[in-house]
Amino acid sequence: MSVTVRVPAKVNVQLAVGAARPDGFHDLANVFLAVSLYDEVTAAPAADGLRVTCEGPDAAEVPLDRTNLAARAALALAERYGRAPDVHLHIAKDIPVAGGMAGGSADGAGALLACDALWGTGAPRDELLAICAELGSDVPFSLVGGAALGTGRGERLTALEVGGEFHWVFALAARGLSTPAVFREFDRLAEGRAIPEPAADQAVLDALAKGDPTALAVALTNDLQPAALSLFPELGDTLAAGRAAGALAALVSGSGPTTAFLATDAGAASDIAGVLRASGTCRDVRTAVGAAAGATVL
Ligand SMILES: C[C@](O)(CO)[C@H](O)COP(=O)(O)OP(=O)(O)OC[C@H]1O[C@@H](n2ccc(N)nc2=O)[C@H](O)[C@@H]1O
Ligand SMILES: Nc1ncnc2c1ncn2[C@@H]1O[C@H](COP(=O)(O)OP(=O)(O)OP(=O)(O)O)[C@@H](O)[C@H]1O
Repeated sequence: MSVTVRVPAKVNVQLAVGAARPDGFHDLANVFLAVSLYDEVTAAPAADGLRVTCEGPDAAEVPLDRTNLAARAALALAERYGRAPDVHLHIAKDIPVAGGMAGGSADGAGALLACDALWGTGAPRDELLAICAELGSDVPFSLVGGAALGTGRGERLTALEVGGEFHWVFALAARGLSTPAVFREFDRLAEGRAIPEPAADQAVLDALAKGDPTALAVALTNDLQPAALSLFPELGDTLAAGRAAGALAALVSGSGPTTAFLATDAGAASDIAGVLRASGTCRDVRTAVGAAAGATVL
């Protein structure tokens, strides 16, 4: 018997970043939208301990030791329930690695749900969410999916209404960006400036609730974008290529380096994807729609 869980990637349609806190994290107003790019995590019984395997185009870049977020999730659950973490976790990875789309977080949330079902631990939802928050700031959202406002370091979630489908194109970059490095660059660029308290933008929430891509396009913001562009200036060419191809909006996804392009509809998304693919400014191009459901047992 094994359990497979499907978990979506995310794009941040608003990412407002406050000043660095004493613990090194930053308070955020983080508007997450789950999109239809998925990893699948399968948990199968194992005789003696924890094993992680991974398949997919970026599999070589995924650690298979206990630093893998899927492994950390299984260990955290096993420890809480006083059982041995005997499990084989297999990750079918489709979400870009180190891409700013919460791929590792998706695997953490997926492994947690898969192990809970495999072991019959029956952990309450609140406890699963608490374990997710310990694993990383983005992990609770990977569990719940849909759209949500994340406050604190992004882990405290309020579900948001989404009134229609949003069509996206994602351009994958030739190399990854480290999330801590991007936050550090944000701090460096902010030196000597007063940083306002991060707050959700009502225009973003209204556009999501209406399902209105044109309204969302003018409201989208990402405070980490200047930092990501500073560390990876070539992303400016990708953003320009997507805008020229007719995207309603172009922005860096989260901490990057994946760039995200909002399209009017599925046809426009497919056209923009074609132009980006031919532009030579990215490694690969994917289309997806949001909002997508959170971690789901298949
Ligand atoms: C950029 C985003 O992806 C936007 O959704 C997230 O804020 C990052 O979430 P994540 O990858 O789950 O991040 P974590 O694993 O919690 O933290 C990794 C590192 O990112 C930085 N970090 C993360 C979240 C946050 N609110 N402030 C931070 O400064 C810290 O340096 C931290 O050590
Ligand atoms: N299951 C996993 N999949 C991918 N990377 C993982 C995983 N577990 C740990 N990692 C490590 O985490 C690093 C960041 O990977 P990840 O794909 O989660 O980045 P990300 O999508 O930019 O994250 P986020 O958007 O949440 O900031 C990788 O370089 C890798 O070393």
